Amino acid sequence: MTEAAATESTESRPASPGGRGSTAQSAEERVDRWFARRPALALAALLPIGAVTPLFPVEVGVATFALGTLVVGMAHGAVDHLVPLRAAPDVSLRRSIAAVSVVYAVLGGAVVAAFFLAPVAAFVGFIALTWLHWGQGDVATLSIAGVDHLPTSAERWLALVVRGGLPMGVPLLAHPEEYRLVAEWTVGLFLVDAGAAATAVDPLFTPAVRAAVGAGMATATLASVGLGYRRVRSGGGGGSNDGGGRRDPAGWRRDVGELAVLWAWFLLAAPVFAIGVYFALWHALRHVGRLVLVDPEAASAASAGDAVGALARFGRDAAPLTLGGFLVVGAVGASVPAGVAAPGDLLAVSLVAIAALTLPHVVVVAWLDRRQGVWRPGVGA
Ligand SMILES: CC1=C(/C=C/C(C)=C/C=C/C(C)=C/C=O)C(C)(C)CCC1
Ligand SMILES: [Fe+2]
Repeated sequence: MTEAAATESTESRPASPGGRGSTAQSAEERVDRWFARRPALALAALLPIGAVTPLFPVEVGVATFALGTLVVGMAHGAVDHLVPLRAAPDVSLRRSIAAVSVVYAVLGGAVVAAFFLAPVAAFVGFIALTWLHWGQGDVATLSIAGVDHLPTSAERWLALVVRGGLPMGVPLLAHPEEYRLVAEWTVGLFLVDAGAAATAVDPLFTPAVRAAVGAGMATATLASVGLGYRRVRSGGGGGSNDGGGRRDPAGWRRDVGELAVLWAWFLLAAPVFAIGVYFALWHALRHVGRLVLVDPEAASAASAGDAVGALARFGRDAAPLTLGGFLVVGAVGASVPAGVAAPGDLLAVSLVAIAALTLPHVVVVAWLDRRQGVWRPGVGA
């Protein structure tokens, strides 16, 4: 990150505990390297393995997804109850926990009810929600890294559509059979009539839907990359936040590199495996990095170069509710009408539990985004 980018990223950060000087900038740089850049390189290195996964049985993907969720996936949302406390100066621990608990109980309960009442619609809603949330996460990472090529909220929304569509849309284009299998498993938990799930999900997998998703994703990616290029090439002009000063192309290059890795990953790898690895190594880790930065103790460990210390602090905060998350998986498993008999059912149950936890998680993350000015670039919270 350049000095200009670092300054901008500091501007877009919240009025955080204790204020932030040059040490905090270096915490941001380190966190970005540990939790976003290196994992992205690791994913690129895993591409040859990803490319052969369509030859493996789907159970390999299911085990990978389970492992990723166990190791870091579940934990990334397990400090949501502390987010208001840490990102807003006027919120007490009690209020923080109370507000987040209510949001989780109401919205999580509503999601489970939706799966019972209308499983296909709930499944489609979950895909859309994940599209939004994973796109939201990546835009926040780019924003905190201070990239220069997304100076307006419209450009950030386009980046969200692209980033979220890579894990949710591209596998539908490239590997519809496995995508469909997971849809059938998930919907099938709530329809005891054998065969009903297969028929119910049919409309999602028509050639027209797949072609529309593929064409939409290709167009959105080219538009986002092209607009970003224009921004950095013109070095300002029309931007909302820097009065036409020079823009650093490094953030755009990084964005393009990440997009290339993600396109390749989701085109090549089998969907369950691909999404399992992505959830842990990409989305969850990036969010953990963001949480490290809003926790003064973890952030100071990070700025001292102590990755283990920062992670240990996060792990301590996340441990109790990570366990809570797995209890939700158990509760969903115990309550679905079709019962849990095969590895596929276990994945499906985990997805329904994750769906219930994701809707409230998105609300907490959206609140954090607002505090950090992710969607109002240049305004600075
Ligand atoms: C595994 C898998 C799928 C869905 C995964 C989803 C929707 C995961 C969501 C995880 C979230 C939201 C985590 C929290 O941040 C598809 C696309 C149905 C088909 C291919 C395999
Ligand atoms: Fe998340």
